[in-house]
Amino acid sequence: MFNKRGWIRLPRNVVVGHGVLSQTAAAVEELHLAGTPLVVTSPTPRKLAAESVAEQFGGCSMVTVEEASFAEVQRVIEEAENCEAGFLVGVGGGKVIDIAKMASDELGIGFVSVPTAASHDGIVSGRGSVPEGNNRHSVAAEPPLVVVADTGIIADAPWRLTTAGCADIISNYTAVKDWELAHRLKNVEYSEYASALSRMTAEMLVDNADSIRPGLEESAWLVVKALVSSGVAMSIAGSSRPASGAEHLISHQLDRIAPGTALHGHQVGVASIVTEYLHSGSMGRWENVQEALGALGAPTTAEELGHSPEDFVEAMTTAHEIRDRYTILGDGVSEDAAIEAATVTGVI
Ligand SMILES: NC(=O)C1=CN([C@@H]2O[C@H](COP(=O)(O)OP(=O)(O)OC[C@H]3O[C@@H](n4cnc5c(N)ncnc54)[C@H](OP(=O)(O)O)[C@@H]3O)[C@@H](O)[C@H]2O)C=CC1
Ligand SMILES: O=C(CO)COP(=O)(O)O
Ligand SMILES: [Zn+2]
Repeated sequence: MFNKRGWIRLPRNVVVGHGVLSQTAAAVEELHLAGTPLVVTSPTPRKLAAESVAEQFGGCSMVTVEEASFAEVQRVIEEAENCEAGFLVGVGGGKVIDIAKMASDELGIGFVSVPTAASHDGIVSGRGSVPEGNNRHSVAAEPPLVVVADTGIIADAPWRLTTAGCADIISNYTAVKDWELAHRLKNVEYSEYASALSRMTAEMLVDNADSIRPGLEESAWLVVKALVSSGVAMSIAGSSRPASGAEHLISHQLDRIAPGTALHGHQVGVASIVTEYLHSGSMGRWENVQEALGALGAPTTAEELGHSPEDFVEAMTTAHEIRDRYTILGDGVSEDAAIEAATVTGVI
């Protein structure tokens, strides 16, 4: 309801660092939001962070969600209406943040994002993604007013969630290439600022890949900052274009074909090896993407994702159908071409 064309809507307070969870109420207080919040969380983050956040707001109401679904968004809306919440605080991974973001958008109240994992750039963006029918991609939603990312908690989260966040950022390279292509071929609206910011974010992450290691709080810092920057690029663009191209389409198809098999970031990372090959052929740039993912310990093959070669090829050949978003996949990649690209790059 707040999405207005031409508006750049950004978080107001972004608080990142060790132990900053304890500053959640203070970061919110500055914004003079009316009323008490409803804290939205899921089972694991509840114990790790949400109970402490709720205490900061005087033991406010809390709702625990189990799955990313519209039924859960509806349940949160009802809970928020029952307790007359002034705003929502999402404490958890991407699922919780999305549910709280979409519920707050529907209710027309503020939203605060407290990510407990750096698994993708949706934790800071104005995009929400809850599967509905055949739709897996994100839609415009209420962006967070405040982001509180405690690097102590995020550094202790399962490492695969962090490598997924890194891979989501690395995929910005190919997303920007797809956006430029769509601009040239289809006159799609394009922002030089948003694409430069998105590309630079991916470059900074890759340049610092050596210092991104499990359990290191500096790594959590780097990844969170990159996710914030990517979210800002999407806000400037007013769409997910700077961070989502053909590699995301392929990942969304994989989510349909074999739901729950792999993390979003890991899928887009592997898919971006192939789409980089489609963009630049044998010039070796796909190898840079592959190396960057490998250096971080993220998957680089369909097998490591848990997907069969057949499913991966099917996702490649059908991905162009799911959204009105022109990319290097054009009007569709033939099965032969998909097998060739995925084989040359070692993805299948
Ligand atoms: N808005 C957007 O632009 C985008 C949204 N998405 C959406 O995001 C969701 C996926 O997000 P993702 O974060 O990968 O998945 P989840 O939110 O499901 O989190 C993954 C798992 O990690 C657990 N967890 C979270 N934080 C911690 C922690 N600190 N320590 C230990 N475990 C933890 C969760 O626990 P528990 O089971 O208790 O929740 C869950 O089991 C999907 O719904 C997807 O559609 C994906 C990409 C972009
Ligand atoms: O995941 C995203 C950006 O990293 C959002 O992209 P989609 O709009 O394709 O869901
Ligand atoms: Zn993504």
